[in-house]
Amino acid sequence: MGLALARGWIAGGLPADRLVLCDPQPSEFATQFAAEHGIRLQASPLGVLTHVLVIAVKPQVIYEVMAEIQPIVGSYTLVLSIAAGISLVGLSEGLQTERVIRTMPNTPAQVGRGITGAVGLAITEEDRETANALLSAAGQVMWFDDETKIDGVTAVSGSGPAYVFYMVEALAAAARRQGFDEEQAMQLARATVTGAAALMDADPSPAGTLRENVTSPKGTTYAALQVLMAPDGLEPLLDRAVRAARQRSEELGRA
Ligand SMILES: NC(=O)C1=CN([C@@H]2O[C@H](COP(=O)(O)OP(=O)(O)OC[C@H]3O[C@@H](n4cnc5c(N)ncnc54)[C@H](OP(=O)(O)O)[C@@H]3O)[C@@H](O)[C@H]2O)C=CC1
Ligand SMILES: O=C(O)[C@@H]1CCC=N1
Repeated sequence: MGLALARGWIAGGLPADRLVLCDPQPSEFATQFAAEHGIRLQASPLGVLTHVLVIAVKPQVIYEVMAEIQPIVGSYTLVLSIAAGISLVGLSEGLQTERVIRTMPNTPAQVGRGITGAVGLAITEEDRETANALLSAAGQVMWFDDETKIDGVTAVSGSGPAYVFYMVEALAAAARRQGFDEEQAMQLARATVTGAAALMDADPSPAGTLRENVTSPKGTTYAALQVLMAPDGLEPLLDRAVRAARQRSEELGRA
C-alpha cells in the first residue's frame, strides 16, 4: 500500500527528490519503481531529516519498527500512519510525538482514485494541510474527529476494493456456469464492473436509481435482484463481512 501511495504522489507531481523510500528488503517492484523515477531507496530512515514520516509497515511489526526509527522523529516531523488498527495513542507512544495522523487509504490510490479516512492527534492546521495535500494526490480524503470511525473506514473502503474484485471473480464463475470459457467469462465480468463504476462516476444519480434504470419491470434483472435483495441476500452478507473486518481492525490495535 505504501508503494501504491508513492505511485499516486509521483503521478500527482511530487518531485522524486522529496521522497525517500525505506525498506530493509525492497521487492523487485519497489527497486524498479525507485530506479525508474530516480527516488532514493534505502534500508532504514535513520539519518534522514524527515519532515513527513509515512509509516506503511504491517501492524504486526509496527511497534518493533517504531522503536527502531524513533530517533529520527523530531519536533519538525509530522507522522502519518496507514496501518490498520494502530491507534493514535499507540503511534504517539511508539514515536514519542503527538504530531500524529492515523489514516486509512485504499489501493485505487495508485491511480489517483483512492479514498482515505484520516484523524489527527495534536496537529496544527498546517499539519492537516500538509497531510491533506499528500493524501488528496491519491484521491478523496475524509477527515474525522472521532478515531473509532477509522476502524469503520478500514472495513468499508480500506478493504472494500477486495470485495469488488471478488465480485468480479464470483460473476465470472457464474458466467462460466453459463457455458462461457474462462477468458470470455472474465471479459464479461470485468467490463461489467468497470463499466458500471465508470457510469456511476459520470452520473451523480443515486446508486439505487442507476440500479432501477437496469431493472425492466418483471424482467431479467428483477428476477436476479429478487435473489440478491432477499433477506438472506447481499446486504446481510456484506454487513457480516464489514463487521468481521472492523473486528479485525480493532484486534490489530490491541495486539
Ligand atoms: N493493502 C491495502 O489495501 C491497505 C493496506 N494498509 C496498511 O498498509 C500497511 C502495509 O500493508 P500492505 O501494503 O498490504 O503489506 P505489504 O506486506 O505489501 O507491505 C509492507 C511492506 O513493508 C515492508 N517492511 C517490513 N519491515 C519494514 C521496515 N522495517 N521498514 C520498512 N519497510 C518494511 C515489507 O517488506 P517485506 O515484505 O520484506 O516484509 C513490505 O514491503 C499495513 O499496515 C496495512 O494495514 C492500509 C490501507 C489499505
Ligand atoms: O487487509 C488489511 O488488513 C489491509 C487494511 C485495509 C486493506 N488492507
